[in-house]
Amino acid sequence: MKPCANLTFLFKELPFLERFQAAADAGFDAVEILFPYDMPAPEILDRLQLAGLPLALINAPPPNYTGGPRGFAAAPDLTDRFRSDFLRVMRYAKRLKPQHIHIMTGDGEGDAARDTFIANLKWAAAEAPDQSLTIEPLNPTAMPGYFLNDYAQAADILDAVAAPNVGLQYDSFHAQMIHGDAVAVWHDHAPRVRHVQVGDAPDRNTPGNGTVDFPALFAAIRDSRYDGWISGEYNPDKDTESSLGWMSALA
Ligand SMILES: O=C(O)C(=O)[C@@H](O)CO
Ligand SMILES: [Mg+2]
Repeated sequence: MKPCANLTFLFKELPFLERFQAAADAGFDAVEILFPYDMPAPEILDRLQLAGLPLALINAPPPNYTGGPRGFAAAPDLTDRFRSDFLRVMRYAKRLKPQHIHIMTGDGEGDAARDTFIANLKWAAAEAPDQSLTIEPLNPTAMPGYFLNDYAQAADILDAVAAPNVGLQYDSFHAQMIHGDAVAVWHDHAPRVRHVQVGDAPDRNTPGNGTVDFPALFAAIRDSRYDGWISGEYNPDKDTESSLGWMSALA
């Protein structure tokens, strides 16, 4: 199991560009960045190369996302917007080569949103056949109104899309908040998972300081032979360094 650091959440004690080397020094083998678009791609590439780290994941809402809607992939009236933004994200991705791109749905509900999301995912999967794309249910307490908010719903959508390069992004914090048992969610959906993020519940804090059963979760992940990244995506209770005890369970 390979540890990854989400640099939007971890090492926030440091200026953004210094977080890459800090992650490498702490023993991470990759990093992910939720919204890299405020920074020139060459600067990020430089830091990745200096630290010797691959980029595991970026998000695909609009590149100019600054606290606005969290994506448009399920917005029936904004298909053109989603598609032009996706092409801009892919131009960025060409430089940074993220292993996965997380496609965010934005707010919505009902059949029209579902149909739009499926059509947009099929389009994106065909447009970028060599790029792994992920979808991630976000819990309604943290993200009220967000369309994709349940793992069974995500499984249904992945079945309908049926594209080899579209899979599930599992997040222990959201899984626990949505379904009450992050380990059971893992057992139900493990074969679909392409990328894992860990944080505890209910406060998205340091793994081990909340209600998620991490020993059971890491054992289940190990048993399932998942060979992707396990990314720390949480707010450390104190400083980042003292929050990294969970990494030893991956060795
Ligand atoms: O909120 C999460 O959990 C994520 O993984 C993000 O990608 C959403 O911004
Ligand atoms: Mg997440």
